[in-house]
Amino acid sequence: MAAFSYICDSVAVITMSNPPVNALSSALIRAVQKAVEEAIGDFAVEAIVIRGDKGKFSAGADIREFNRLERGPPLVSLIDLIEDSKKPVVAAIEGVALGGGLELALGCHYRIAHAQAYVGLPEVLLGLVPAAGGALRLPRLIGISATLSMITTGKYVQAREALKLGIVDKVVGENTVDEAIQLAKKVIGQPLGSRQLSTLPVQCPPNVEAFLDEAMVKVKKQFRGAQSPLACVEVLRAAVQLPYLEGKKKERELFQFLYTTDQTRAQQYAFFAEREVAKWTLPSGASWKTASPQPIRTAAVIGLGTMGRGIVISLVKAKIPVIALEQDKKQLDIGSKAVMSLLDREILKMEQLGHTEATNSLGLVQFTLDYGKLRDVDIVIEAVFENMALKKEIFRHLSGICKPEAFLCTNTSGLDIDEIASVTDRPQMIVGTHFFAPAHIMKLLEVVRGSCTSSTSISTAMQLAKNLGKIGVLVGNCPLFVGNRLMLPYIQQAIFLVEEGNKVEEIDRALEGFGFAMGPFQMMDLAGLDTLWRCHVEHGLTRPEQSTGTSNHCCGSKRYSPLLGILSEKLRFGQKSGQGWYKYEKPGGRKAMSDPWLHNFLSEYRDAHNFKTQYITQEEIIEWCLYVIINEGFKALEDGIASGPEDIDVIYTNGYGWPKHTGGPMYYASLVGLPVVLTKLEKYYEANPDIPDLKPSMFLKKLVAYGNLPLKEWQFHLGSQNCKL
Ligand SMILES: CC/C=C\CC(=O)SCCNC(=O)CCNC(=O)[C@H](O)C(C)(C)COP(=O)(O)OP(=O)(O)OC[C@H]1O[C@@H](n2cnc3c(N)ncnc32)[C@H](O)[C@@H]1OP(=O)(O)O
Repeated sequence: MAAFSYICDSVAVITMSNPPVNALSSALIRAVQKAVEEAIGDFAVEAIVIRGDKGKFSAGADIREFNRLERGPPLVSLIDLIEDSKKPVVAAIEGVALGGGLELALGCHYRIAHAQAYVGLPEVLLGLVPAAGGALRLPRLIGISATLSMITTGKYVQAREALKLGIVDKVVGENTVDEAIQLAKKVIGQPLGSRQLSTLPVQCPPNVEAFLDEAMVKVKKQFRGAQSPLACVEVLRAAVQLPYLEGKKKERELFQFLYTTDQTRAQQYAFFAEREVAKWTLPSGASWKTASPQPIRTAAVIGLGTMGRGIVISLVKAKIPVIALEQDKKQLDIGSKAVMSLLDREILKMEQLGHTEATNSLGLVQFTLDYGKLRDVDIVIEAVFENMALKKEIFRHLSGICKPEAFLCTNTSGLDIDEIASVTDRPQMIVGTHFFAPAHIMKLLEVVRGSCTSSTSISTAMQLAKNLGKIGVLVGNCPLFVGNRLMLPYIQQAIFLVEEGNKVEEIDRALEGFGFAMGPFQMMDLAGLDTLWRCHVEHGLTRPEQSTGTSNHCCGSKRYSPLLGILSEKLRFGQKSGQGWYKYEKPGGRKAMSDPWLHNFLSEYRDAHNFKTQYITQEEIIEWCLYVIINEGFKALEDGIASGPEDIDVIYTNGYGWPKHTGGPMYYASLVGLPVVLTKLEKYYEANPDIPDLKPSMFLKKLVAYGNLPLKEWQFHLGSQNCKL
């Protein structure tokens, strides 16, 4: 780890080096500070360039140091030293300048970026605010509005957009450091006043206070329950209202407050969990190191429904040519039109970000009815609707057509991979690739391993996830896999609560208050009640003959609700039909409105079936609905279907809208305390022995018997004997 320098024509070049991303650890900050002081004091030096080693400027503060007690020299004083330098300092930004990395670059007098580089202040994604002057200098450079959008979302901005916004002075296609040296030489001796951002006035829109008030309301709604986006608005208010030095104090105060919260710890956990799950290992020891992913140069997608369309766009965005296949001309026409319109929108977005080559994507997709065209593709992703017989017919067919090296993937949301593999000539090359809708936007990909799936197939699917910009999480093959397996008890529990007299709107409000983007009933309306019902039928989770609602609400000894089926039969499919658990302004409408018809219907339904009314509080709604997810999570760990709690958390925070500021269901359980979760489940199960989802998992009981163990230690007690990956 070093910040070393060389002098090139009176310009000192300081290189920050801390592999792999030049995170600003205490040691690196100290080293850069020393190098800058030396350069400032050296008569032979007239200007300074700061760059990062190995093509990356810096990914910001070293997050691994956040939880350590010893704290190094503050980044703030290094940045102030740079800004106060009488010799011009130029940042040569390659790769990334994020968080403290961008703040350091903002302390420099000039910034040059490579075209492929991106910059951002993602502290909010770690539950923090920028606290090394970033939230004070950036609005002085690009204005309050653009800064607000960057710091409340933590979004990364590509170099060309950064140039448009005014964050960087120049974008170059190559030789970034040489260009920075040339610029540094050119500006030697020029006044630096206008380049010292902390001395400039903040660029405000008219009526800035009202603008910030409105921003606060919007942010509260958008990031339900998360503290750091609100603190970002507060820090901007300080930038507007206070002189720079006082603003700095406020920035520090807000940072220090957030630094001690559970939310920041949860978000840091989520950050590392996402990286951990990407390093998959099989019980055999196979991993990236031993199983090389095979190149995917061409792909095919079968089925152009909602999922298929999104998968095609994902592949095209990753520059992989795709053949999209449908079963008949009518479906092909509908599907191809939908894909092209989605693609047009994506291209427009990319062009706005300066990607002039984006239109070339149009040539990457080809539509066909002819299976013969799939002969030479490297991978096929089947995305037809959830029906085992249909999927088996397709895979049997593919087996006879595709080249022997082709991987055959199914986008099932929970059907048996082994059964699908059994009809093919290559069970070792069959993988479950469970995308989440909309597939070109959602980050999660569940990669499902069947009992015959080879490590090379896993490695290839996990690499594909990376290439598509997604997080691949490896899971075992069981009904509904991990994500939907945990979702099912959640949905059922929410419906049971409605049967007991609680309002759909109240349940949604409670879970949105917890931080979900939408509650379970709005989520069901979005997914389609008919789709969910079909999925229940396909997985043998229903008693269709009793879906008219005349049953006694039991399936064997288990409680069972026919409501999903009844509403589907009444053509209340959700958003798409304009009515479901809510009503909408029109079919396809998105604004959910309370529906008096539903309230009357439910009241008659409760009377007809003698449901006892049991109103519960918002806190209890959260417990009833979330503890069944957590309990099922422990059961999935016990069954060896998920490798560890991190995998479940990454699936939930990236695929199911679980709020990242609580870390995910398993992390949240550890935060609440396992003994508390167990006691509540025992109490609820005792009162409802016909709901087996409430019966505490053996693994949860085992962990509680050892005391309130931190999540990192759970794995040790799980052992590896059960692992089904
Ligand atoms: C006063 C406080 C001042 C400032 C506050 C801050 O700066 S907070 C930090 C803000 N920065 C970030 O949030 C950046 C987070 N990192 C990323 O977005 C990505 O890692 C990045 C840099 C875009 C690289 O992505 P890539 O997909 O190429 O690699 P990967 O994410 O797998 O990361 C590689 C390894 O680097 C580790 N790492 C990344 N960033 C940091 C960091 N800031 N501190 C410490 N370590 C970091 C990451 O964990 C990976 O490690 P590995 O052991 O290989 O899993």
